[in-house]
Amino acid sequence: MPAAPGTSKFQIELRRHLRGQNISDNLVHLICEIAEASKYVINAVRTGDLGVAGTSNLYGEEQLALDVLSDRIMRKRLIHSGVVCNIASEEMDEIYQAQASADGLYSVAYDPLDGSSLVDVNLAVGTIVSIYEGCDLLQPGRNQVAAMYILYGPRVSLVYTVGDGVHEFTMNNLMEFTLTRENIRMQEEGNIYAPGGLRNKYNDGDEKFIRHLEAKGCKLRYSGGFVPDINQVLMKGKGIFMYPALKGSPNGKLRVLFELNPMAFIIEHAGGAASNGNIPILDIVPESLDQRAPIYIGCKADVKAATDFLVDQQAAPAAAASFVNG
Ligand SMILES: O=P(O)(O)OC[C@H]1O[C@](O)(COP(=O)(O)O)[C@@H](O)[C@@H]1O
Ligand SMILES: [Mg+2]
Ligand SMILES: [Mg+2]
Repeated sequence: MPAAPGTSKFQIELRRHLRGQNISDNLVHLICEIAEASKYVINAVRTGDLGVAGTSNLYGEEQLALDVLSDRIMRKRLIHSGVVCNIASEEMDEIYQAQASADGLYSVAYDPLDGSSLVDVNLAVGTIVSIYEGCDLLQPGRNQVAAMYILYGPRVSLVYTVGDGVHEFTMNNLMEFTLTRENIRMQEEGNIYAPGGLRNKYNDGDEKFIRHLEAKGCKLRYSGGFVPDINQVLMKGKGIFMYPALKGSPNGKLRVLFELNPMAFIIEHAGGAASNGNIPILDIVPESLDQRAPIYIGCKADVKAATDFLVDQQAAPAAAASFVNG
C-alpha cells in the first residue's frame, strides 16, 4: 500500500524534522535560518568573484572575496534571526554581539566557507556551524546544543545533530532540504583515510600510523576540503580524517571553535570519535577564538590506534634513554 502523499519518511523537509526533535522553537528557527542563508552562499560559490578580497583573517590568511561575501551572508542572517546573542566567525577578528540578553538566545561559531581556495578548481566546499545556548562561545565543544554543516558538492546536502542522532538532508530543485538519511551511524573500524598537511613534516608516531593503515589495506581519500572529507567518512560510516601536529606547527592547522568542535559533535553523535591525540576534541577548553588543535576523527578503533601510536612515540625517547643509561 503506497504511503499517503507527503507522509513517506523521505519527503520530510528540514523544519518538520526539527520540530520532531526535543528542542526549542528558537533553535528550530535558528537552524532553518542558517539553511536559508546557505542558499545565498551557494549562489555566491557558483557565480561569485574568485579573486582575493585584499584583506586577511585572524590567522593572517589572505581572504578570498568569497570568504568575505559568505561571512557577510551568514552574519546578516544570524543577526536578523532575532534569536542570536553572540557570533564568532573564522573570518572575523572578534566576537560580534547581536543582542545583550542571554534568555532563550543562542551563540553561533561558524566557518562560512571552508575550503574556499578549492572553488577555483571546482572542488566541493562547505559551511560549518556550531551552536551553544546563551552568550558564551569559549565553552568545551561537549556543551554544544547543535552542530551542522552544508556541503556544496554535486548535490547540496545539510547534516545536523541536536544530540539525538545525525541526519542528512538533500536540496531538491525547489531548493528545499528534504530528509535523505536518518540516524547515520559509524562502524567500529574503517578502510579509508584522509591525511592532511605535509607528510614530510609528520612526527614518527603519525608516520607509523599511516603505515599501519596502509598495511591493513586502507585507501587514501583526501580532497583538501574538510567538509567533503569528513562527509565521506561519515556517509561511508568507515574511515578516519587526520590533520596532525606537524614539525613546526604543534597545533596543526584546523580551528577548534569553527571546524573541530562542530565536526567532533556530529561524528561522536554518529558513534565515532574525535581526539587531539591526547583528549577528546569536545573536552578541550578553548582559551581563544583562534585556537587550533591536531585532530584524528572517524571510527573509534582507528582514532584509538592513532592515539596509541602517539603514546608509543612519546614513550620511545624515555625507553631509549633508560636503555642507554642501563
Ligand atoms: O591544504 P592542507 O594543508 O592539507 O589543509 C587542508 C585543510 O585546510 C582547509 O582548507 C582549511 O579551510 P579554510 O578554507 O576554512 O581555511 C580545510 O578545508 C582542509 O581540511
Ligand atoms: Mg575552515
Ligand atoms: Mg574558511
